[in-house]
Amino acid sequence: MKSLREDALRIIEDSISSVLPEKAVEQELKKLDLGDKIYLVAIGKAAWRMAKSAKDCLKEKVKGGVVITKYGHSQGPIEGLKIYEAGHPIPDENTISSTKEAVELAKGLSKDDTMLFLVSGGGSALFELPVDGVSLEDIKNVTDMLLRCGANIVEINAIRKRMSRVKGGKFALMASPARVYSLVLSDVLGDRLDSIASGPAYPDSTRCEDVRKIIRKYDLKLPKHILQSLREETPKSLDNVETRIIGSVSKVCESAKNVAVSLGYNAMILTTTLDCEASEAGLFLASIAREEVEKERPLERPCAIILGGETVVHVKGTGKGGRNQELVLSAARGIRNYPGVVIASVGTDGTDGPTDAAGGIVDGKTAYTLEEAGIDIDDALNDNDSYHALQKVNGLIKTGPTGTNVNDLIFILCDETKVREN
Ligand SMILES: Nc1ncnc2c1ncn2[C@@H]1O[C@H](COP(=O)(O)OP(=O)(O)O)[C@@H](O)[C@H]1O
Ligand SMILES: O=C(O)[C@@H](CO)OP(=O)(O)O
Ligand SMILES: [Mg+2]
Repeated sequence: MKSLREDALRIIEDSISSVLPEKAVEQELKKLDLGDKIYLVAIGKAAWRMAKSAKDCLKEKVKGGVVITKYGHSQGPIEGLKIYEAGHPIPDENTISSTKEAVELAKGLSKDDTMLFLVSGGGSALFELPVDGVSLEDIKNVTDMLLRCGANIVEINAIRKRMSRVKGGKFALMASPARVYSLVLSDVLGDRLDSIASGPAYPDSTRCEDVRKIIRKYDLKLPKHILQSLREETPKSLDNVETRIIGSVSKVCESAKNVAVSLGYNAMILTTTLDCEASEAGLFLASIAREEVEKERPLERPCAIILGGETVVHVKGTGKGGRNQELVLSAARGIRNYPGVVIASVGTDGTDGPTDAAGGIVDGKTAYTLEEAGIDIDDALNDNDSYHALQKVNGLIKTGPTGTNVNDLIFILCDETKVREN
């Protein structure tokens, strides 16, 4: 064991490394016979790494392909593949132009061809061609509204699928009669295949009536022509697709547990489906940490309590931040003056909200130090300004784009410091 902070950063670094997609893609491809006329389409934040691994594995069997990832997420050319970067979480012109390339490729396939479709989270913004009557501007506006309203990703994508010509199974139909093998890195809790990147090659389980409920639940004010597009039902079965999940939040949590144990902590995974409001989750985690210090449960210290998930934020303020930063800032209130506690939360993709941080880390001193600096945590949370608050107390974690994407890793570390300081 080193300091709690050093150990926390080590756990984050090592467990994210364990979910980089290369090995998983290679292992899966070794099991499959995809023939020798393979066309590759890769979408999402992990698209580049997934495509590179597939190309290294399948070599000249890959006859062409398109890779679409977020700005800053590609790592150079891959022989025989076209590599594009585009806007995320809001799509842009490059989203549309590169998706058109993938659509052209899919439509040109015959029954002797195979499409290898590599899917990772972020695909909803990066892979998009709107249905007739809906413009890119419409998609941008609706996406922005959905991301701010506090809806979860299943709800958000139920709406996005219907405004799109490629989401909700429709891309797989374009590739028919070719076979489609889809390898999916999951960043949706419960691994819902129709929700990950809005399931371009998976039958949609959501229905138009679900969409109507979502609109009512979040009181979404949508223009008439958008409402019209949302009445169109999506494909409910596809007969040319096989799908495998090659990684998810469970793996990063298992890994974090193993690293913590190797560093000398007793460790447990509490949940892999944390999905409540970020600031509520922060308070809940702080109460667990206090129980550790005061009552030595649920584990004997030193201990690591690990959670995976994806919290949500109702963005009401004008500040800068992300769900992981908001979670830890909120937690800082509840572990004030508990010197033997650290709470950390990161997006495994390396980006938390529209910021350059992957997440945040706080300890028993954070609340006090912020007060000294004249920052009120409640005010910062109300303005969704977790980034600037954490910046003041060395509480931001920056990894840069990691090239993977399996939701968020959240954990508490407690050492054996017995008492609370006053
Ligand atoms: N100032 C803010 N504070 C907290 N969360 C924010 C803020 N601005 C945007 N967000 C949240 O960030 C989310 C997008 O962040 P991102 O980390 O890119 O998500 P994902 O990794 O799921 O793609 C939006 O859904 C929105 O709720
Ligand atoms: O693309 C998407 O629909 C989501 C879920 O897969 O990913 P992200 O939250 O990273 O945008
Ligand atoms: Mg997400």
